[in-house]
Amino acid sequence: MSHPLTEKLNPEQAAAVELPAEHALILAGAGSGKTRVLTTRIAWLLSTGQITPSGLMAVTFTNKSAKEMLSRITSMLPLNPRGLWVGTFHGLCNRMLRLHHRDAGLPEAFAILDTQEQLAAIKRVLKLLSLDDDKYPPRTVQQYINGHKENGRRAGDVDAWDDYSRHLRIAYQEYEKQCNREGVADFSELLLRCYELLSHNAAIRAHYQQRFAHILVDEFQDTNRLQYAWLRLLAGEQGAIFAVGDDDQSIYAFRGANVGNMQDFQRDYAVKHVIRLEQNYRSHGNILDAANAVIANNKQRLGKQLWTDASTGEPIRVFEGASDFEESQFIVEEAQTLIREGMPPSDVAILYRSNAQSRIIEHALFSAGVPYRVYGGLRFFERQEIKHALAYLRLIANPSDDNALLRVINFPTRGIGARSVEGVQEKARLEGSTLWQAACGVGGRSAASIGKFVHMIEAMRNQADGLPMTEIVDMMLDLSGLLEHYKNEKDGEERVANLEELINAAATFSVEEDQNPLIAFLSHASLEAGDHQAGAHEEALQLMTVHAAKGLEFKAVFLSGLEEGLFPHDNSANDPQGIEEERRLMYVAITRARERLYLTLAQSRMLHGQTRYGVASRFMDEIPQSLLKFLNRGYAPSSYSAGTAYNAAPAPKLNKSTPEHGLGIGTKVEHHKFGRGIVTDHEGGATGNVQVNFEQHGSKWLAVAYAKLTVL
Ligand SMILES: Nc1ncnc2c1ncn2[C@@H]1O[C@H](COP(=O)(O)OP(=O)(O)OP(=O)(O)O)[C@@H](O)[C@H]1O
Ligand SMILES: [Mg+2]
Repeated sequence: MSHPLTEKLNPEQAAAVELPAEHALILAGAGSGKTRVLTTRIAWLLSTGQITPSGLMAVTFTNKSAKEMLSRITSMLPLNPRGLWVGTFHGLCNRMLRLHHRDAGLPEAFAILDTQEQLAAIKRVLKLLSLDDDKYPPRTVQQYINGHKENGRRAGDVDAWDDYSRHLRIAYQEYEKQCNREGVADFSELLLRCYELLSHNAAIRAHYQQRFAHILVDEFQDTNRLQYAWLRLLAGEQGAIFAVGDDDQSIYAFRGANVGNMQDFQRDYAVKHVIRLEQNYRSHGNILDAANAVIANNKQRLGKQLWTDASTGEPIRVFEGASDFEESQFIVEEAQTLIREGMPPSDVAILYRSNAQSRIIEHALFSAGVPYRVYGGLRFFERQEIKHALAYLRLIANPSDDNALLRVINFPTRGIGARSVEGVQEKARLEGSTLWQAACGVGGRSAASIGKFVHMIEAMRNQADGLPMTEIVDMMLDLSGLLEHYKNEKDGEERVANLEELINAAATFSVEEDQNPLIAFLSHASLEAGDHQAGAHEEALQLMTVHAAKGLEFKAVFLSGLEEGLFPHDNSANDPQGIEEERRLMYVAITRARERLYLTLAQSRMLHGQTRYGVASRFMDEIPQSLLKFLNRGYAPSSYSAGTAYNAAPAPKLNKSTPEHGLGIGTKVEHHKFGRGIVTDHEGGATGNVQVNFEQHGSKWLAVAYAKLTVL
């Protein structure tokens, strides 16, 4: 008899859920239920008593999908989610490092540097070493450092062969020293430090290896070398790794992710169970057909085809604006209509390829008064006033944090000039101390003003002890003079509102019992997306990059900015591998939609201060025209495909020759499930796909090798 948890699953899914405690790989396309299988397996392991909540770890990539995972588990089982080790790689490493901070060589209150802060820290190092910004652009140095860290290499492990590479290595070395002195860690450091903690410390390693009998990994295709090595250390000899993934959704190769890990995993662990799932439960037929048609253009694939039982559904809507302004106007109005018709705002997503694109959409939403939330962009916590407030909080937690100190030593202005700050920096350099230590002993003309700053921070530290988080924030805003400063500033209302929102964020934020609330809140601010634009519990429209949308699903999706140069992105345009990665990203984007998909683009767009004139994305042309509905007439002929006017009516492709399998356009066929239909398109030869317009089920793409079509 089947278990109640697996009753609603198909046989392959149920089999995966109930696999024995051995390594397993579930390799399947978008929306086929991988995450559902993973979460059901957790519930099944727990409810059948095979394991206790502390005996498992589940890991994924984004905060939103980690939350989603937790809520799926707790909806199946009454359980306190706090005790579970379910989270992102960064989140789980952070948790381990806080617990074992001494062994990891970090202060308990170590601050996490976000990308911008890391860049600022690197600039300080370059200045100290007198390395020229033009020759050693800080961003290049940042990529160099992160790239090495993501491959598990410390400065001492890096090769150098000429002056240039030697200087880069010295910069990396100095940066490591500086971070250690200040007690801060950047994102890649979290993983590397945690990996080193486990590999150097046999007792801690043994503890976790015994503890985590099951390790479950979602989105396995996007793990990089270091993450894979970390997982291997945690699993040890006994832990069973249950990995789920989809090679077609590998979208982090640019950050060192390695689809090859899937093959390595099968080999390294002699994986006996490889399960494939082929039914898509998420999307209506047209949406799935579009996704299948796009991804079929990639050459490097492990190869799989998805089908759905769902109806074809609505056509995919296309809108082309004269400008990005008009495009966002359309999106906002259309989204408002959907919401008015009863769609929950949280089931509507607006996706874009790059963060920079969100500004104009946010502006349109803001003007229309539509509540929205941005995920993955750290938007809220990136605002200037919030950064300042967080810097004070960080100094309360750890005064050695030089980045934080430099940010606020004279903000709001308190008469500490640039000269005095340089004096403190020079003193710190000579003494090999942190800026805080140097500031504490400063003499001379600036002694009074700097002394006052030092005393203020000390007072805050003393006050904060034992206070609840909201009161700490409140007290800091008051004593620092920040709130006062923005209240007096012309047009400062929004900043004041944001600072007050920070108090709300502190109020709604939940802390584990064993955590220091201030430290936990600061980690939250660095690691979690800034989802405070709308009140924490308000229903809001969802905005995010395609990367951040991975694993999620929405009833309606707007995919914006479908122009060459934006999507596919300029950086990848000349590189076939890059284009394949962009196409996988497009596949991810399309497959987020359950019922309705909008593709939008603009003929002109302001980006980085320049107007650029766009041409429709090549990916638009890869979607069969029969699936599309054009909502407006285009303005200028688009040249994304020579000879195809952008608004051309959907037309059958008549110029193709009959493929080897004989299923040429116009062939009448029958499918065991979908009945009779006519072939309307094909691609990819004998191992490729055909598009069939079925009498009962509408248009579908099918894999010739699997579809078992009978020619009538
Ligand atoms: N057997 C099933 N019966 C009904 N619905 C299902 C079944 N399996 C999965 N679903 C639903 O299909 C949707 C997609 O599932 P899920 O998110 O687990 O897919 P996925 O393979 O993880 O997708 P992605 O590759 O995008 O991460 C979810 O809404 C899920 O609840
Ligand atoms: Mg998933």
